[in-house]
Formats: sequence, structure tokens, C-alpha cells
Amino acid sequence: MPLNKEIQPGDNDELTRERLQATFDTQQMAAALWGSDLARKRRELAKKVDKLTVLHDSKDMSFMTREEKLSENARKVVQMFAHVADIVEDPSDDAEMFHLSSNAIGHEGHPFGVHFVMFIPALKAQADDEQREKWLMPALGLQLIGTYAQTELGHGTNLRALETMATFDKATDEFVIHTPTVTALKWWPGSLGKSSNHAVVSANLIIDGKSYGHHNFMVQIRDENTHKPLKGITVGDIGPKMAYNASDNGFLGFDHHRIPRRNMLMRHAKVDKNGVYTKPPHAKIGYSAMVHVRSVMIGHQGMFLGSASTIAIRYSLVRRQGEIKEGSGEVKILDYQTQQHRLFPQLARAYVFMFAGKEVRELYQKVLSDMEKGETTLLADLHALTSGLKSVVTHLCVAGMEQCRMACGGHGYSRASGIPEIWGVAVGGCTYEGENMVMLLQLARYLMKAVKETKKGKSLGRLVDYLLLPQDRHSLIGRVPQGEYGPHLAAFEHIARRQIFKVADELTKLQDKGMSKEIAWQKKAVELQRAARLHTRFYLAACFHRKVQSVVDGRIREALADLYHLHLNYELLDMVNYALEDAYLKADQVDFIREDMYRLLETIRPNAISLVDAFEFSDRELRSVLGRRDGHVYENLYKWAKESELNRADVLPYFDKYLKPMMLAARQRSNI
Ligand SMILES: CC(C)(COP(=O)(O)OP(=O)(O)OC[C@H]1O[C@@H](n2cnc3c(N)ncnc32)[C@H](O)[C@@H]1OP(=O)(O)O)[C@@H](O)C(=O)NCCC(=O)NCCSC(=O)/C=C/CC(=O)O
Ligand SMILES: Cc1cc2nc3c(=O)[nH]c(=O)nc-3n(C[C@H](O)[C@H](O)[C@H](O)COP(=O)(O)OP(=O)(O)OC[C@H]3O[C@@H](n4cnc5c(N)ncnc54)[C@H](O)[C@@H]3O)c2cc1C
Repeated sequence: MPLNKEIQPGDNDELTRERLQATFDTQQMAAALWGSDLARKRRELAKKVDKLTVLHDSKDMSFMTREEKLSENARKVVQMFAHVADIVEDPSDDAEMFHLSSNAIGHEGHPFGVHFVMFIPALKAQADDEQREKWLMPALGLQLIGTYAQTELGHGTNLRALETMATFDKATDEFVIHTPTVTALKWWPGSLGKSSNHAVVSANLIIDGKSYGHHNFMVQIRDENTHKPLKGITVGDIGPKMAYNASDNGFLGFDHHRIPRRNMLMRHAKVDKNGVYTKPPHAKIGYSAMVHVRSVMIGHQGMFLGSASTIAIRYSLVRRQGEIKEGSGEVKILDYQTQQHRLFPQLARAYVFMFAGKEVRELYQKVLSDMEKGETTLLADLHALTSGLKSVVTHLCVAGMEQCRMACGGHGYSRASGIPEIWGVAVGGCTYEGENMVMLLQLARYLMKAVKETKKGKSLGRLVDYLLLPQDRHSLIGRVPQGEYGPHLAAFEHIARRQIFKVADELTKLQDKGMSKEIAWQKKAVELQRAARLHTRFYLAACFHRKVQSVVDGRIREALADLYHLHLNYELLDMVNYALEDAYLKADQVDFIREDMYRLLETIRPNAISLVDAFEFSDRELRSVLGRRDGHVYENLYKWAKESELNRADVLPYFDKYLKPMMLAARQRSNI
């Protein structure tokens, strides 16, 4: 039995020969990536989806209009729920359901997108028991479709400036929800435009003329039977986007729309019938749905980069272009060092993002169960961690996916590659759930607080313990026996710690000169977000280290360690200026890192296909002609192109309407 479990009769011979070189068992690597239970469930659900034709795309989504896309994904999602009990082991397991949806529906969106990712998590965290009974149960049972309506046309980041009002009317025991200006229109919520009939709406709570800041309210927006907007509600789609066009992101306005008092989500903050307000145990507890999504995004983004790496690496083993040695025949493009340098670091990032995604979900679950008991101590740590990871991971994913796309040459630009759509979806992640720069500054706030604690000899939390350690003056990279990577990880730590203390000192100096805290912050904002990035990149490298250390199987550990070491070298070179500034690294050490990176590219090359096969993306899930498991790219590209709507007739009407008359007229003129 070959170690690579993807080999099948009829595959492209080139790929089979590549797969036979695997030094590890791809299913065991899949277990290291996903966890053995989830890896098995993914494999089984993909087989079941393959057999259920009602879940298959009726045609490639690239050839559909937006309305066709919405309708197609509504059809598939309904079929998916109809068959869910036969396909997955536990429909309440978010991870299993995500993989089912990824196989059957893809990532362009569907009517229940925000329902599961935000509406239900908001209810779970913020609705009290009676409210859970009233809305959570029907939401889980698909009796209603919900969305999360927070962002407004005028404000997305600055939540304190949201304008939608929820004014308490003691006489009727109701809230009056109102959109006072055009900028107060809710704008962007997924599945709002045409699909949802309920929304968790963020609005300013006003009691007796006093504002208590924004809180979340359950609002029914459409009639359950006719699906028409309820009286006092205006709702629609905001139009086409870069990608994600099977999602009907929408706008929503209220004209003094009344809801019962008990429609405010009251697990933590409360308003009683006399208008008496009870504060939540933590001011930001109402932000929990955002923290939830930020925590799931990390692993999902890792999957997007893993998909793009799979497509580009498989294609690079099928595509031959040019010779390395004249006369010896054209080589596979993955044999070029530049191609390896473009792709293998992205593959390593995909791995570590998926590992980090798993770690952060575990912390989220812990915080959620603490919150259930009213305990919020770890919320600030989780907010800081997810803010940094969300920003760094989405940014690096998108940059990495673009490398994957370019590495596929012209065919990467075609939608047949599958990369443009996942890139478009992934890049949205840089903006939604908190614009990246803004979230990095949130982490920077936490880091500056951590410095203050450190100066008192204390640690603000486990994630910043390293700030208490002394700074080394010089790196030991290249000064220890070959194969020891401890000094590399220490360099990440050094660079992060130095930047964090440096910017903290600069802030203090500005304030000592009489500058206000806020203006000093503005003067140092770029340096602050750099500190947040470097801290997060250290976290990611340390997470990779933890994972490699935890693997028991020697072959898997060795293959993972190669990726880890490549990651250390590549990322360090990317941030080397920070280590050169204080002469922590010398020029010869930078050369050492570079040479070791080139060595690792060659070491990884024979395992390249097996490392992407280990993601175990099914062809259905990948939706890519270039990334097909069997490697039969060219004949299928031709088949795909023939499906283009432009090929439905040899001559299209615009020829007769515009071009032909113009050419006839031109000919006539030239005959005169
Ligand atoms: C930028 C934000 C965080 C500022 O919020 P604001 O309330 O104005 O902050 P303050 O200045 O009053 O307080 C800062 C203070 O609060 C802490 N904090 C902030 N957020 C959290 C949190 N989630 N958990 C715990 N603690 C939090 C922060 O650390 C500070 O603590 P100090 O001790 O230093 O004072 C806020 O405005 C924000 O989050 N903006 C981003 C908006 C956003 O993410 N929107 C998402 C909309 S939904 C969406 O995009 C859906 C997408 C679809 C999909 O996912 O598929
Ligand atoms: C695909 C997609 C799906 C979405 N889905 C939903 C949804 O389901 N529900 C929902 O409520 N919302 C949703 N959103 C909205 C999203 O959450 C917001 O777009 C996001 O939070 C950013 O807010 P903004 O658009 O107001 O950007 P802005 O805040 O206007 O950002 C513009 C620029 O200003 C900068 N900036 C802003 N504030 C600061 C600051 N304090 N310091 C420094 N720089 C700053 C930013 O860094 C950025 O460069 C979605 C958005 C997208 C793209």
C-alpha cells in the first residue's frame, strides 16, 4: 500500500510518480491536521456527497447570474439539511457541518451563511433561557432564517457611533426601533437582502431620554409566509461584490418599528418593565458573536490558503514549461527554485494557520463556558489573540493566495483555476469582523497594558509571559549545531519583544513631553500595529513548534518539521530588518538563514504533492480544473471553456447589431 492514499487507476502518470515518493502516510498527516476524528468524518461525508446527486452543482457557478447563484445555493442548502442526518454524524458539530457545506455548497454564500455563523452564536451567548426557548430552538430547527445586522452605511468600525435607535416605551412595554438618517441604514449583513426573516439588530438603547449604548435586539423583518417586509421595514440587496455573490448582503431601515421589550437579548444586560437597566458583567460581552467568528475564521482562512496551495502545487507538477538543462526536455514548473520559493512557504502557512485555528477554538470554548457562569477574566486575552490572528492570518492568506494564482500563469487568472473565487472570499476577511488595521490596534492596546504590568514584574496573561524575559543581545542562529532551530524561534520572540518595548518607550517619551495619550497613540499608530503583527507572528511560529513537538509518529514529525523550519526561515527573512536594526542578527547569519531555506525547498520538493494531498480536499470541494486530484488538466480546461455561455451559438446577436454594420459601412466607404 503506497503511503500516499490518493493514488487511483487512471490518474495522470506524472502525479502518480510524485505520489509514490511520499515519506509519510497522507491519512496520518490528515489526522495531524484536522484531528483523527474529523479527518475520518470529512472523508466519509465527501464520499456521501459524491453519491447524492441532489447536492451537486447543476453547472459551474462561474457561468451563472447572481440570481441563478442564489437560487442554486438555496436549492442545495435545503437539500443538504434534508439529508443531513444521513451524511454527518453530529449535525450540531460546527466543524463537521462546515466541511459538509464546503463540499456541497462551496464558499460563495447561501441563505443560512450568517444564520449559523453569527445569529445562532449571538443567541447562544446573549439570549436568556426563555429567549433561547423562543428563538434559538426554532433557529436550530430551521423554522426561521436569521442574520446579524450591526454595520451601518455610515459606520462599521466605530460601534459607539451607530445611529439606529431602540427607544423604550414604558406605556406599551415595547422598544421603538428607528433609523433616523440614511447613514443609519444597516448595510452589509449577509443573507439580509433577500433571504432572512429575522435579524439580531444592534441599536442604541434609550430609556427616558438617556442612552445606554448599543445593545442587541431580535427583530422579525419579514412575514414568515409571504416573506414580504413587515410594516415599517425597508430591506433589500446591496448589489454585486468582488466575490461572495451567492450571498445577498443587504440594507435595512426601520420607521418607528415596535417590538416587545423582551426582544432585547437579556442574558447579561437587562431592562425591566419599569425601565430599570441592569449592566452586563463585562462592557463588551455583547460583542461575543464577533469574537466567535474571529476565532473560527483562522482555521477557515488556513483552509482557503490550503486550497490555493493544493491547486497551484498539483498544477505545477502537471505543467511543463522550458528547460533547466538545454536539450534535456521541458521540466515540471515545480522544479524551478523560484516556483518552490513561491509556493512552499504558502503551504507551510496554511498548515500553521490550521493549527492555530484549532488552538484558538479551544480557548474560545473555554471562555464561552466561563461566560455562561458570569466569569469573564479571559475575555480580554481572547479578544487580543483573535484580533491579532484574524488580521495577520487574513492578510498573509490573501498575499499567499495571490502567489498561488500567479504561480499558475495564465490559467491561474481563469476562474477555472478556482483561485479567484476563494481569493475573493478570503480577502473579504481582511475587512469583515473588524477591519484588520483596527483589530491590530486593539491587540496593541493590550500589549501596551502588558508592558505596564511587566514593569511591575507581573504578567498580564499567558500570551505575554515572554515580555518578562530578558532580551538577548545577539542571536545564536548559525552558532549552534546544524538542525537546531531553537535560536530561530528565539529570534521571533526577540523581534516582537523589542518592538513592543520600543513603541511603549516612545509613547512614554511623547507623553512625558506633555502630549496627550490619544495624540501620542496617533503619532505611533503604525509602529503599534507593527508590534501587534510581530507578536502574532511569534505566536504562530510558537504554535507550529508546539504542534511539531506533539506529533508521535516519526515520519509525520519529520515532514512537518521540514515545513516548520522553512516557515521559520522564510518569515524571519520577511521581517529581518527588525533584527538588523539592533544588530541582533549579523549579515552572515542572514546568509545562513537564506541558504538553509533553499536547502529546505529541495528537501520538501519530493513530498510536495503528498503534503497538499494530506488536506484531503475532494475535487467537489476544490472546484478547480487546475487542481484536480487526477491531474487531467488540459482536456478538462477545454471542456470547461466549452461550457461558457458565450459558446451557446457561433454568432452572438451583438455581432449583427453592432460590429457587422460598422464593418459593412467601413467597407462601403473604402470602395467609394
Ligand atoms: C474597534 C472596537 C473594538 C472598539 O469598540 P468600542 O466599544 O468603541 O471600544 P472602547 O474604546 O469603548 O473599548 C475598548 C476596550 O474594549 C475592549 N474590547 C473591545 N472589543 C472587545 C471584545 N470583543 N471582547 C473583549 N473586550 C473587548 C478593548 O480591549 C478595550 O479594552 P481596554 O481595557 O483597553 O479599554 C469595536 O468598535 C469593534 O469591534 N469594531 C469592529 C466591528 C466589527 O467587527 N464588526 C463586525 C460586524 S459583523 C460581520 O462583519 C460579519 C461578517 C460575515 C461573516 O462573518 O461571514
Ligand atoms: C463580505 C462582507 C460581509 C459582511 N457581513 C456583515 C454582516 O453580516 N453583518 C454586519 O453587521 N456587517 C457585515 N459586514 C461589515 C463589516 O463588518 C465592516 O465593513 C467592517 O467592520 C469594517 O467597517 P467599515 O466598513 O465601516 O470600514 P471603516 O471603518 O470605514 O474602514 C475604512 C478605513 O478606515 C480605517 N479606520 C477606521 N477606524 C479606524 C481607527 N479607529 N483607527 C485607524 N484606522 C481606522 C480602517 O483601517 C480602513 O482602512 C460585512 C462586510 C463584508 C465586506
